[in-house]
Amino acid sequence: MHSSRTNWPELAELAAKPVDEVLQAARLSLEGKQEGKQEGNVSEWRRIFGSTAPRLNGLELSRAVLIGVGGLGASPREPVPPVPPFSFLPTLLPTAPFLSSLRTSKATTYCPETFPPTWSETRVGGSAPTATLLHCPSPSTVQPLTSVLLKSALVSLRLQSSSATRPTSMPADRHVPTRPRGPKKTPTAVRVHHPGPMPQYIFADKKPREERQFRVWDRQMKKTVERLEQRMVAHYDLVRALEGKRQLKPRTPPPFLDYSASDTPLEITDKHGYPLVVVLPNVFSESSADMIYDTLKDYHGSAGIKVPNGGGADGHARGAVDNYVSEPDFLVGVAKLAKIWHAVGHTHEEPVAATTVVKNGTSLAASCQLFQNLRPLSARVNSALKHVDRPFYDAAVAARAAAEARRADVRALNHDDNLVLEGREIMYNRKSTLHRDLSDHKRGWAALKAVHRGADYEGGYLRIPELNLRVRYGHRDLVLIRGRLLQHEVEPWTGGQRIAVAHFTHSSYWTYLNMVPPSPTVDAEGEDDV
Ligand SMILES: O=C(O)CCC(=O)C(=O)O
Ligand SMILES: [Fe+2]
Repeated sequence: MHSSRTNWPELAELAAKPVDEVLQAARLSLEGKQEGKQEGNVSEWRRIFGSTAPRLNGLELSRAVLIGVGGLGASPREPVPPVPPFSFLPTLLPTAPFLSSLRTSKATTYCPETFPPTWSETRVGGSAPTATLLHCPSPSTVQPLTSVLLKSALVSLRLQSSSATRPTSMPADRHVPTRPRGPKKTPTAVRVHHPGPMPQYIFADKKPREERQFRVWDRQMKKTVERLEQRMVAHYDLVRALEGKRQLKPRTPPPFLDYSASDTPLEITDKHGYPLVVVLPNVFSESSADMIYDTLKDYHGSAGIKVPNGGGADGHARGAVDNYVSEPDFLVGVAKLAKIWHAVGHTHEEPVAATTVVKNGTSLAASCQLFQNLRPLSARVNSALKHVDRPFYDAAVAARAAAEARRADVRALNHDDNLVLEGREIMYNRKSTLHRDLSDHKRGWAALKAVHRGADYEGGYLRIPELNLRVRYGHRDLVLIRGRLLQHEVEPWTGGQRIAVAHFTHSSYWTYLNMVPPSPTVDAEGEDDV
């Protein structure tokens, strides 16, 4: 009966469905409601719940999962609503008595605005959770919410009948009549959906396909690198820079090199021909870059990425420019994902995985999944380093092996992470003002990738004032830069969110391993490599 107006599927039906289908049903239901009144939702919920709760009779619940879609009182101007998602439970209690056994104090997580969402999971019921509320704020198709707390729909109540092996922590409802006695039935297992913290990687368990794909990309990268056109910046001397000497003032003002509109792969060199910046345009397909964007976005919610308070200890490098473009719904924050990381000022201590990775179990799970999901990006970064600077690449591979030989945690974290460098940092809508990457090794490279979505996106070029240079740095591009030596900044952008990933290698990593990357100026005199 309850389904007559909303086309709401039967509870049992829902419980057996994969969550994506449940969501689809929810969306349809939501869209239906859009046309009508919004305030009707609470009574709608009551109605749905009132009619489904009796069906729980006879089931001893060991775990119930409530899935809620939609508003938690969020207005688009407050990207993270501070509203405990369980506030609506009292509304439901009269119709669903068993819910009263849930404690509703713990409501900690939140997921971003995507729809279908990355679920965040909030547990109630103390250490032995009796229920899980999966929630996400209103999808963009749903009108901005103002005050109605419970805006859309409870979409499913997923049940797991208790089994002998798993005692219930939920008291059985006294008012519930026992199951009618009849011929013995084999109990059917009801699947409970445990939301993964991150969606699975496309090539997971498809190693041969992945290898083939990566080989293709590597060949393409090699070709792109072979096509690099050199542009010399006659006043810049890498030898002096590596020696820590100041650059000499150019006699005449250097020309402005604006390659922001150029499709040509470029190698910007110093006066001797040593590469300083390498611009690799269009090395990602649109869809490949989209996937990177999506997984980074998912990660933000799954790992609970936040703006670091106070800019972090590494106040001179990436953490220093923590200034964000904050528009409604824009993600903000920085994720530090180094597997070997010395906090600034602690270079004599044993390094550990960076805070974002090991903050808690959830962030560890999300980070490991991200390492796997980013394999296509890391494969391109590896290829770019390999073909642009083979000695450095080889040293990075050797360093990775040395770090693994020394540390079991590095072996574990590297298991699904193919990046040859030890770290990356992800910046969500962060303005990058003029800086050098002060923790990075001066002989190394930073591999910069920015992704964004939407046709209106404009700007976000990379600017290197010392070279009077401006290059493209967009969705399909990859840029290598000697970020420790050259100051750089990202120009303002408009038209959507921008997520950047800086792949780096810190000097403390090499010190820890007793290794040094090869000098970029050792093979002087224009020796042709490969
Ligand atoms: O925001 C960006 O894309 C620049 C990143 C960068 O330069 C850095 O993280 O060091
Ligand atoms: Fe940088």
